[in-house]
Amino acid sequence: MNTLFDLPADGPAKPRHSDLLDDLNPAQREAVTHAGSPLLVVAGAGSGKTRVLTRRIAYLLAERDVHPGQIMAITFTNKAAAEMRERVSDLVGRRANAMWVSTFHSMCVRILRREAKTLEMSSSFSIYDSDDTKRLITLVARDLDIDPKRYAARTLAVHISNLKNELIDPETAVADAGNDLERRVAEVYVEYQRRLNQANAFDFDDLIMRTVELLQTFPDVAEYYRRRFRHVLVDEYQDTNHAQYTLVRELVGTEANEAGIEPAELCVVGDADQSIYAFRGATIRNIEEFERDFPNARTVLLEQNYRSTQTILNAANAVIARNPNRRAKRLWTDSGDGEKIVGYVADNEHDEAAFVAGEIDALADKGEADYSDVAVFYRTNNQSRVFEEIFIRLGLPYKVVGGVRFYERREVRDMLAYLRVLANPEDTVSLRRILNVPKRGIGDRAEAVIATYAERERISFAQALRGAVSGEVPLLNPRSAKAITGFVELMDELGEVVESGAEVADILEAVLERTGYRAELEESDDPQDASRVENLTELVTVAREFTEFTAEVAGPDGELPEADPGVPEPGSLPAFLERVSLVADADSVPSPDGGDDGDGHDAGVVTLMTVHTAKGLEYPVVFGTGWEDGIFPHMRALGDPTELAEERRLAYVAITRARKRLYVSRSMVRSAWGQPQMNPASRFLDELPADLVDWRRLAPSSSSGGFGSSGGSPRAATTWGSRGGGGGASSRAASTSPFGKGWKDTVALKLDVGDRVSHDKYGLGTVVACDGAGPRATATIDFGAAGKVRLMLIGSVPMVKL
Ligand SMILES: Nc1ncnc2c1ncn2[C@@H]1O[C@H](COP(=O)(O)OP(=O)(O)OP(=O)(O)O)[C@@H](O)[C@H]1O
Ligand SMILES: [Mg+2]
Repeated sequence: MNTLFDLPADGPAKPRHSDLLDDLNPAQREAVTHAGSPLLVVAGAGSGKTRVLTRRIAYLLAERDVHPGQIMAITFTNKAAAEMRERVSDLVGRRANAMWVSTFHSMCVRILRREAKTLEMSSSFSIYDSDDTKRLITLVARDLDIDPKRYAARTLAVHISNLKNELIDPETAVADAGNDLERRVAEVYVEYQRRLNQANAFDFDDLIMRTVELLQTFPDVAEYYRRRFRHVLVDEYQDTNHAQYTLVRELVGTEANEAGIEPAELCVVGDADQSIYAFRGATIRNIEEFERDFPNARTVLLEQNYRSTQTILNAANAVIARNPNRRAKRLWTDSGDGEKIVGYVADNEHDEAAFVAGEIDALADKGEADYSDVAVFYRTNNQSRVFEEIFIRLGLPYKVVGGVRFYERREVRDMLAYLRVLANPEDTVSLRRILNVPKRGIGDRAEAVIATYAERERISFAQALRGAVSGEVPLLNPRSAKAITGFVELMDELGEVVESGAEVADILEAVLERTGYRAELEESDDPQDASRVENLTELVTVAREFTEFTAEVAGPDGELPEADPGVPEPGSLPAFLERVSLVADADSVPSPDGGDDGDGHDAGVVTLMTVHTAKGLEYPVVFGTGWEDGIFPHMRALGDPTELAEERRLAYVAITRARKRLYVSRSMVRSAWGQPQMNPASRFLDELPADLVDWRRLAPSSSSGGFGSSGGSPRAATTWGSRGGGGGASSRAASTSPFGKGWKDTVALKLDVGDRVSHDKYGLGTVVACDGAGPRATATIDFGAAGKVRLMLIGSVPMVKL
């Protein structure tokens, strides 16, 4: 019956559609206009899946008279959600605000805030991230006398997370536990979940699992959402896990329910070859069995790629073709072969970074690319540092996405913990975090006494603290009791600031001031504390902008277009906390057009990030670095075919981000844990067809014959090994420069007495003497505890001037 709804594949049904459908190919057009039954769009990278999704929303609004409030679109990052909303606003103006475009997690938070009471939670609940989760699990495991050496908190956390992704509740986990580990995990899970409830908190996995529980247990709640959302669209469907799949199914429904509400229209897009989140339980089963899961489903395949050159696509096709059990598909483009892929074998990671920097510089000089056109990818976050060092030295503007994120810094987390306790006093993890920060005389023993008392009386930690104030807690010494009284009074005072309706930034200022947190940092001599103060200033700025931004969205009348009980009051403390809890790495990706994305800092910068974060993005120039067995593919995957297949998909994602130019590089020697380590070439390099790659350099610097040679295999260089991690700065200086003009000058570090530096091995230091000039320049540096060291300053010095 759904064929009745199908529009002709080669053209719009009504002439006025034309501007929305004009720049789509017939298959894309079919996906945009398809109506009635569930729709799956499966296609390789860059074939316009995301474009189809966005366009479909526009089409629903413009041509099918769907109200924005009936649409729920799910993307993988908040950034993608914002972009989608923006594109839709361009089409329908402020009405777009009534549409739900968000990540799975944000969507669930919204539903849970609205329905918290049904689950016997308060709508001011906290959201625990992985760090909070680990803290709470550590506490639970300690209380259950679990040996942390046998069962590390991290391991327990991973297992519990897996159970939640499979929608297994604590009771079922206990019943199903078959071995010692499973029994331990289940035992911790039960108690952990009890304490989460008590703390009025959800962890990340709960956001999904508990929403599913809500929809499955309370038919009237499910019906409300089913009535409301008549269109559900999901991007990157290959990365949904079982819990997310079930959530989608519950929202949409598979048949008319008792009240006669038909299933909502579902449209999902994905690419099984880009499934890279198996470690979070993602399963391509959800794509493979879509047609079974959703009766009458329609599948549309897209094959034409609009992103990359044929060379890049051939490389991607060749690599992914090695994966077993996949549905073969070939991407093609009519945009021509383009440039060859450039390969480079570096001496060490510093040399590799210098090569990348040199190429970027050259491309910019020649006007072939702006900095913002360029992305540098690596497998794990810790690989970013060498790039940062050289980019700083060369003055190349860049931005690292992810890594130790702003919101993971200690001082930022401390402040957020204060805010969280103010919003939700039952948030025990946050409360215990700030109990004695800054130090106020509430020691570990006092904390333990309070915890035991809370446990015994079955009251929350916050209530137990109040008990201490009124002298009800036995075994607490008077000094501690007094300190606790001071703390409770302080929090009450801050609570009044919140009650008075102060802006988040002002609440934050009050916390910084009245706790003495800022004063303590300002009085410290430690330079790290100075940067902490800066981060806190930044946090206040973030809060200020948050309020301003909310005011802007709300418009001059101060009201959001559609008041929704699921959304915390705009600009409020809970809204702010929700925003920062759900930021993902990819949210800080600089805007691709190189323009000002709002905060004014991101214009024209090179983007550095892991391949995982790059999913869904595209750049004219891409550097894939660290292609070494043990790095990429990751060490963990070397002996495991399933993991290796996942790494290969990751390589496919990396390659297919490139629009015009792709570079791949590896390093002969790389330091790991302070030790030089030789890594063989990545097997993925061998899988690139030889005729597609121009090997700019295959051999180490000791034999300059390797330069400029093309063809051949990257493995040719692995026979070299005599230098075994030695080398060092001076021998590098003698080599032929592969970087062209000015390379030596730029890589050499110019230092003066008094300069502060950071060295890979010795850490922070101060220059106490400089000698020699040119290639013989040296500096003597005082590294404090590591002593004074005299270092050569030419070549790739593993050190950066601060
Ligand atoms: N019909 C088309 N005509 C011109 N350009 C197109 C067309 N379809 C898509 N594009 C462009 O091709 C690029 C890739 O599209 P898009 O990001 O939607 O692909 P995707 O399938 O979602 O990729 P990925 O798998 O990486 O998420 C974008 O720049 C998009 O604007
Ligand atoms: Mg996409």
